Amino acid sequence: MVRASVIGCGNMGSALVRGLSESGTHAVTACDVDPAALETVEDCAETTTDPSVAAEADVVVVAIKPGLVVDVVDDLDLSPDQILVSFAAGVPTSVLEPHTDATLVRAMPNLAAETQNMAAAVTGETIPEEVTTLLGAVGEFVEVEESQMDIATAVNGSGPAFVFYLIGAMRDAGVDAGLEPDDAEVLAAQTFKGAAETVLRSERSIEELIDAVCSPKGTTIEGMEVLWDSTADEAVADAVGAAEQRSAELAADIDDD
Ligand SMILES: NC(=O)C1=CN([C@@H]2O[C@H](COP(=O)(O)OP(=O)(O)OC[C@H]3O[C@@H](n4cnc5c(N)ncnc54)[C@H](OP(=O)(O)O)[C@@H]3O)[C@@H](O)[C@H]2O)C=CC1
Ligand SMILES: O=C(O)[C@@H]1CCC=N1
Repeated sequence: MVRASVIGCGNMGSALVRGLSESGTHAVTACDVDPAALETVEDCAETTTDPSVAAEADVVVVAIKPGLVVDVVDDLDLSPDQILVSFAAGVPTSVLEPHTDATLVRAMPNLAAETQNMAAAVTGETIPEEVTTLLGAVGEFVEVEESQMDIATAVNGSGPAFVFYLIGAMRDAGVDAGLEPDDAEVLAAQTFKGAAETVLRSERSIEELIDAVCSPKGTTIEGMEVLWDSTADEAVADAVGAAEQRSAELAADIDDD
């Protein structure tokens, strides 16, 4: 079994640890400076506050804040036969490379690793099988150019927050019109889940799928006319663009340090 360690068990790292634990594909060591963070994953991993223990794994994932990652990678002192995966938003491979002897891979995961529904973007000259196996164990991944990492970060890294917002808006509309809040949340969230699954499985385009829901003279077309006449698509594009720009700024900040 591949030995993986996850350094930083906050929101993202703990989601990965839980997802890997469900998959049963890896022996996972979880490392964090915060004992409370480790407590949240103690049921699904060997836990440690000692980075030198975590550094013994075949694949070491760093899931700590972008501003801390260079120092932490320096201290890990990994060897060439190890693989280092950085989840840090806006930290280019070229910044981390001089600080490690390990094979370095930059990836942008998301919180759905916890339920093994993660969408991840990964970049690197060659992506070792150990990394594709790890990412594949908790969801789907696509390989992108490093120059595409800022936009990928916005779409799939930040994306869950944008989707949570949209689910909330759909729930609130249901509640305002008389549904119980819990019922409205289930109906809205399950509808997003089902629609996403349909897009992933169907060979039809998104436009064809919209058409399939719109019965002639029915209900959906009335709602779609409102969306098509609105600037909802622009608001989504603006949100994605703002996140993309911030990812690029993070890189510039790190370069300045
Ligand atoms: N949250 C998300 O949805 C996503 C996050 N990411 C990336 O993942 C990384 C982590 O983000 P997130 O999980 O949200 O951040 P969190 O702050 O929730 O988690 C980071 C954890 O790392 C701990 N930590 C800090 N320094 C060290 C160290 N030297 N050794 C071990 N642990 C340490 C922190 O402890 P303490 O709080 O005490 O400092 C904290 O528990 C970031 O780089 C982010 O860009 C990527 C995709 C999605
Ligand atoms: O907000 C952030 O910076 C991190 C990276 C992507 C999701 N969360």
